[in-house]
Amino acid sequence: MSQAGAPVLALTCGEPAGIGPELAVMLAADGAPPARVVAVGDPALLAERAAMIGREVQVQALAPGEPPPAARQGVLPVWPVALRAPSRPGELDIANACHVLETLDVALHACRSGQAAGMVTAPLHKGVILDAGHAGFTGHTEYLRDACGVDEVVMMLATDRALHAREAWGQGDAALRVALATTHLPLREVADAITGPRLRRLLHILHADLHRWFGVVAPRIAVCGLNPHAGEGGHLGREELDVIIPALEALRAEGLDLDGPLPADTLFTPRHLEGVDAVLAMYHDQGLPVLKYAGFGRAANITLGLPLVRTSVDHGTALDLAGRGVADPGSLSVAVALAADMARRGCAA
Ligand SMILES: NC(=O)C1=CN([C@@H]2O[C@H](COP(=O)(O)OP(=O)(O)OC[C@H]3O[C@@H](n4cnc5c(N)ncnc54)[C@H](O)[C@@H]3O)[C@@H](O)[C@H]2O)C=CC1
Ligand SMILES: NCC(=O)COP(=O)(O)O
Repeated sequence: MSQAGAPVLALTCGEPAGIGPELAVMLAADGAPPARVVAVGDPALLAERAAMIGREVQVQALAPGEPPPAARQGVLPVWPVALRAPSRPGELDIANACHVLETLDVALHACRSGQAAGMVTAPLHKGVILDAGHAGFTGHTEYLRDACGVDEVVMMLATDRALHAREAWGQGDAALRVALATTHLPLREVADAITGPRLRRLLHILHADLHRWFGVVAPRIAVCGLNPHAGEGGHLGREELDVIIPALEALRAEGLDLDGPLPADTLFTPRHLEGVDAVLAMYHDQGLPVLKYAGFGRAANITLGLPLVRTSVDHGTALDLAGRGVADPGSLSVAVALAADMARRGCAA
């Protein structure tokens, strides 16, 4: 596809004290991305971080909604959103929480109005947004769900081997897609959040979007149990018997191809993953450590169930690395490439 026809992607720069702004700079400095990427953030901050990490980038402030030019190495177009307070790497400031949320709103508006074909998000810091008074904020995923007025979305992370692949699992090392039944809530609350209706909604979305975005014609999904040994027949917890198995049986009756609930410790082994297109893990740290072991820095996060394209990185704000130019931009490149691919598929649909 010529650059003139390449999709426009809005890249929100995330927490200004984190690595997001410098990753945006690296993306522009290190080569022309496979899309016309427009950063959404503060142009002065981006220019400052470029100088700080020693990257030659021309930060080009556009008018709100102005179409970006063809992607060019060394040029970073920006839809400006001013910082509320100066930002130093590694130092969170609640004054900038509104700035971060405004970048999301600008990107959302761009997607809805057709100015952008999708959005890619650099990491934000949930804690500082909560500390600033945005009660109930749990991340981009739920913020975008609510802003788009949909009832349910699914957070799925995938290694790069699994992102564009149409073939079944087992074709290559570390090709893994992991979706989460629950996202950001205390472990103590996880079991209560896993209900039959919720599992059915999530698995419908996962099934539909594996087809829609990844071209998987008849998705096979493996589902983790919640408890050790998937509950050991009720001796180690009853959620499998009372909630998960009935939900899976109802979905199988509708024709969904589901394995499980399987003990999570052995589900993530090559024999059990053979032919599986995605795994549904019951909670954040059941699924994501495996995914990150398989492909940290080469994976992306995708919000399924939204009426727009949204991808993100597989990591957080890395305040410890910010401003030093040492953060790995690999996941951002994967997230941009995936969003461009999804945008093209969406246009073709
Ligand atoms: N998409 C998003 O907006 C995400 C945001 N977060 C947020 O980030 C904040 C910090 O979370 P943590 O759990 O500390 O995770 P983190 O990913 O920021 O850091 C964990 C470790 O990974 C390293 N790391 C992270 N990104 C890296 C990169 N690109 N290259 C090299 N090393 C990298 C860090 O230096 C640190 O040692 C939290 O507020 C969390 O909610 C976390 C994950 C995703
Ligand atoms: N651990 C993944 C993560 O925190 C991503 O959250 P979100 O901001 O993309 O919802």
